[in-house]
Amino acid sequence: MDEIQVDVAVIGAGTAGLGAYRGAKKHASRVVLIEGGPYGTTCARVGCMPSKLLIAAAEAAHAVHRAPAFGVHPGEPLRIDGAEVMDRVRRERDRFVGFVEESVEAIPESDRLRGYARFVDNHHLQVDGRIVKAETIVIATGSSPAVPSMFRDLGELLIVNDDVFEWETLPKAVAIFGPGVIGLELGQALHRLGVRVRVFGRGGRIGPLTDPAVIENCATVLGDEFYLDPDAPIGALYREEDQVVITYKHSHGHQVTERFDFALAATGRTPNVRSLSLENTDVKLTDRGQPFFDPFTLQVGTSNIFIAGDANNDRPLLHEAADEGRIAGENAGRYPDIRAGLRRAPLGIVFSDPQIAMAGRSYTSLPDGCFAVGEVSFEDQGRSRVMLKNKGMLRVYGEHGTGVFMGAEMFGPAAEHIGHLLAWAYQQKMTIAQMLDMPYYHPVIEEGLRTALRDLNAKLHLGPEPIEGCLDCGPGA
Ligand SMILES: Cc1cc2nc3c(=O)[nH]c(=O)nc-3n(C[C@H](O)[C@H](O)[C@H](O)COP(=O)(O)OP(=O)(O)OC[C@H]3O[C@@H](n4cnc5c(N)ncnc54)[C@H](O)[C@@H]3O)c2cc1C
Ligand SMILES: NC(=O)c1ccc[n+]([C@@H]2O[C@H](COP(=O)([O-])OP(=O)(O)OC[C@H]3O[C@@H](n4cnc5c(N)ncnc54)[C@H](O)[C@@H]3O)[C@@H](O)[C@H]2O)c1
Repeated sequence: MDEIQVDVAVIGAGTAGLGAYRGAKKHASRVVLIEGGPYGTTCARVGCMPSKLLIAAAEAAHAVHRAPAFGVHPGEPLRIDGAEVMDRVRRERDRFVGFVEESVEAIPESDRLRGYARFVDNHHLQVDGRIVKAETIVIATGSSPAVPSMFRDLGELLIVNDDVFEWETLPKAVAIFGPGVIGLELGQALHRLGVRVRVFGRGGRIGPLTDPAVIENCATVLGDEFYLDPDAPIGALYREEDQVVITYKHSHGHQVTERFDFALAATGRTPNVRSLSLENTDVKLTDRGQPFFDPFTLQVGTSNIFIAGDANNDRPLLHEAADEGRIAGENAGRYPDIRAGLRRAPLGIVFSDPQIAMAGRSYTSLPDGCFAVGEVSFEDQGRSRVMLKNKGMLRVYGEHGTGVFMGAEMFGPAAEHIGHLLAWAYQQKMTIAQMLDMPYYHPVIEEGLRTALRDLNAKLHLGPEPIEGCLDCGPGA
C-alpha cells in the first residue's frame, strides 16, 4: 500500500478543515488536506448560504403581503414562480460554492488528497488504498442530518436540508419535523413562498431558545403565522403512493389527517466521527463515541489528535468552525507546543422573522439565584411599530452584586444586530451600567434594548425603576 508521510493531516476540507490547513501551514511544511466528498463546504453548498437565499425570496413575498397594512396596494395578485425562486437559490448558491472551490484549487495539488479517511492508529490513516503517516491529525469532518428511524419507510419522500436546495421548483406541501434552527428557517420561508407547511416538534423546544418566556412568545407569534406545534402528538406517518400521510392531534384538540409531498427531517445533526474508526487510537471516547477534547486548544485528551468544527459537536456554527479550525491547525503544526486560542463570546442567530438571537450565557445555563432578568416587549416599541415589526421580546440577564451582563435571549426585530451588540458587551465583560452609558439613537430598535437594560438594573437594585411611558428619550423608546 502507498504510504505518504506528512507533519499534519487534516481530515475534511470544510470551513474548519480549510482553517486548520492554513493554520498548520504556518508552522509545518508537509500538510495534507483529505476530502472524501465534494469540495465547497456545508455552509456554501447546503447550509448557511442556500438557506439564506431561500429566506430572502420569502422576505420579498412577505413584504408584498404586508404592503397593504401601510396603505400600499401592489397592483396584481402576488404570483410566486417556484421555478424562478429555486433557480436563483441554486445559481447564487453555485456562485458561493465556486468561490470556495477556487480557494481549494489554490492549495497545491500535492497537499490535497481525495478519499474518506479512517484511523489505523494514532499516527496512521487509511485513505482508500493509501496510508498517510502523520505526526499530528486534525479531525474536521463536520456533521450530517440525524434522521430518526420513524421516517425509514418513506423512501425518497423523506428529505433533509440538502435536498431542498436541489429542488427545481417548489412543492405544494411539506411536513417539517423539528422546530430547531433549520426547521424554523426553512419552514417559515416555505410557508411565505406559498407551500403548505406544518412544523412538528418533540418535547417543546423551539430553535436554540432556553428561556421559557421567550419560547412561549416565539411559539405564539410564529404559530399565528403557520402551523407549529413544538410537542406534536403524531399518530400515524406512512407513505401512500407518492404522498406522505400524517395523522396528528391538532393543537386545537381534534385529530387531523393530511397529505404532503415530502417529510423534511430537521431533527438535529450528528457529528461525522463514527466512521473514523477512532477505536483504533488510544483516545478516550464518550458513550456516544465522541472524543473528549479541550475547547481552548482543540486537543483530544493529551494525544496528537485535534478536533474542530461540527465534528466536535460543541458550537456547531460557521464562525466557530473557522476559529476552531485555525486553533486546531496551528496547534497541530506547532505540536507538542500547544496554546489556547481565542474563544469568542457565544453568539447564535436564527434567520426566522422575527429573528432569534442568543448572546453570552443561555438562561438555563445560569446558576440559580445569582442573577436577575430584565425584559422588553417589542409590541409597543416605537421603531418596531413604525416598521410593523412590533413582535417579540428580549430578556437580558445580569449578575447580582457586580451588575455584570451575563447573557440574553431574544426573539424580535433586528435580532441579528442586537445579538452582536450583546455578544460584544459580554466579551468585554461590561456591566449593565456601562452598557447603559453607551449612546442610543432615536428612533431605533436598540432603544428597546435600553429599556430591557434599565429594567434589569432596577431588578439588580443598581438603578431606579424605569418610568412607564417616559418621554425623555422620545416617543416609543
Ligand atoms: C441548513 C443549514 C443552515 C445553516 N446555517 C447557518 C448559519 O446561518 N450560520 C451559521 O453560523 N451556521 C449555519 N449552519 C452551520 C454551519 O454550516 C456549520 O457549522 C459549518 O458549516 C461546519 O463546518 P465544518 O467545517 O465543521 O464542516 P463541513 O463544512 O461539513 O466540512 C466537513 C468536511 O469533511 C468531509 N469529510 C467527512 N468525513 C470525512 C472523512 N472520513 N474523510 C475525509 N473527508 C471527510 C465532508 O465531506 C466535508 O466536506 C447551517 C447548517 C445547515 C445544515
Ligand atoms: N442560523 C444558524 O446559525 C443555523 C441555521 C441552521 C442550522 N444551524 C446549525 O445546524 C444545527 C442543526 O440544526 P437542526 O435544526 O437540525 O437541529 P436543532 O438541534 O437546532 O433542532 C432539532 C429539533 O428537532 C426536534 N426533534 C428531534 N427529534 C424529533 C422528532 N422525532 N420529531 C420532531 N421533532 C424532533 C428537537 O426537539 C429540536 O427542536 C444547529 O444546531 C445549528 O448549529 C445554524
